[in-house]
Amino acid sequence: MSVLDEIIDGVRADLAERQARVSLDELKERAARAREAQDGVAALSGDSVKVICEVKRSSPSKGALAAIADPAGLAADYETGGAAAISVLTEQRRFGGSLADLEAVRAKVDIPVLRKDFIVTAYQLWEARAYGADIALLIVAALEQPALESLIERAVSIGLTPLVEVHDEEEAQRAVDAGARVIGVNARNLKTLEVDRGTFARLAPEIPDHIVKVAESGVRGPHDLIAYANDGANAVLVGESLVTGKDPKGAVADLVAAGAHPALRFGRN
Ligand SMILES: O=C(O)c1ccccc1NCC(=O)[C@H](O)[C@H](O)COP(=O)(O)O
Repeated sequence: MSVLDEIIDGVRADLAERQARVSLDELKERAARAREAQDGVAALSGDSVKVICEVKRSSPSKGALAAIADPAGLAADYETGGAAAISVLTEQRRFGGSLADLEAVRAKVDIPVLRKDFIVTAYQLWEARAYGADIALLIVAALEQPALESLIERAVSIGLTPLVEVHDEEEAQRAVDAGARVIGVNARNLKTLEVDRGTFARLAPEIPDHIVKVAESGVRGPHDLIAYANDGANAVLVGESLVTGKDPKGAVADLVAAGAHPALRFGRN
């Protein structure tokens, strides 16, 4: 069984427990009281390269990364450093996250918040909105095409911006065909868990210009952001290097500064 299949088995088991406790109607009522969703497309576009900063305690590839006792405090540091959005991993078993993390981060920051999880049902989208997310991750590899299309449509209809994640050319085409307006190219191979930063450069030309392109995984510092930017990234998603570093706020500020004029750093202008 692949790592992705294993993760999704656990996600489905945890989801069944939550569905037994909280009805869809209750979630919808909670979503109606949530802060109005912000536009993820607008937040991740523009002249500079936007930085999405992740609250990430652990991962299947690296195990424990950081204890993160105060996810909202970390998110506030990211925001002060200039982050364009916060990514909150809500998967429990392999990433140590929760909806409580999402709720706490939402209450603390003003910038858009991404629910990063393995979403396979509309119920999880309602959860995302109910707990204050503005953006929700949809992983093409985890979804058949009709499910992908229907979840994109549902996400948009309830105010969420779907960030549609791809790993290869076929998935990129599926995301485009499904109408994604924001596509994330994840450099982490879901079978081997290895990071190949060249994946973004390979797939970016397959994605039309009107779609916002996010380079996910493997950003160790400004140099990697600039390389992704020169390959066409509008935004980068950064987790591990921020949560394992000593100064997350400063590290975000360095990334944001590099993203302000990425081409100049390479002397291309
Ligand atoms: O991080 C993992 O090991 C992982 C394994 C399987 C599926 C997803 C995984 N990570 C989720 C992510 O996409 C990253 O947390 C995100 O792109 C940030 O990456 P990084 O900066 O390399 O932590």
